[in-house]
Amino acid sequence: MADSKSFSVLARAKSFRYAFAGLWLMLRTQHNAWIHLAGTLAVCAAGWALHVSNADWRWLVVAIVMVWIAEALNTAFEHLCDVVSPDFHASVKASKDIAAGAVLICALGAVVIGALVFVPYVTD
Ligand SMILES: Nc1ncnc2c1ncn2[C@@H]1O[C@H](COP(=O)(O)OP(=O)(O)OP(=O)(O)O)[C@@H](O)[C@H]1O
Repeated sequence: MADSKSFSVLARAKSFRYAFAGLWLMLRTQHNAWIHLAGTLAVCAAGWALHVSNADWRWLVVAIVMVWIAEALNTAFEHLCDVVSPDFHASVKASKDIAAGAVLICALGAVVIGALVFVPYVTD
């Protein structure tokens, strides 16, 4: 809740704990997150094995992070939708499907970035 409480290191530490708890919940419950984790580890291993340059690592980090952000927001959105409308609702379906589409866009973009980065290292 937004208010004008004074700054507290303890409160900030709690915020981090809540954020990590959210990520841990996503990792435990979302099968898509397992795929993202496998992809993340594979990309990092390939980047390390192929001695990818710092400039190219930047692109790989952007690709990895954008997919995780999309998945996290999609998961949060799904939870919210399930509270707002546990029963079938056409708008909930549209909302969930569009949010899932956002993850797909990021994942496809990440694949393109990965190809643009890795192909020259494999072919040259
Ligand atoms: N309350 C609801 N009302 C309408 N449609 C819903 C509702 N809940 C889910 N759906 C729709 O049902 C379909 C399947 O949803 P579900 O969340 O089970 O699949 P999913 O996207 O594969 O989920 P997950 O990523 O958790 O495996 C999707 O099209 C989703 O939009």
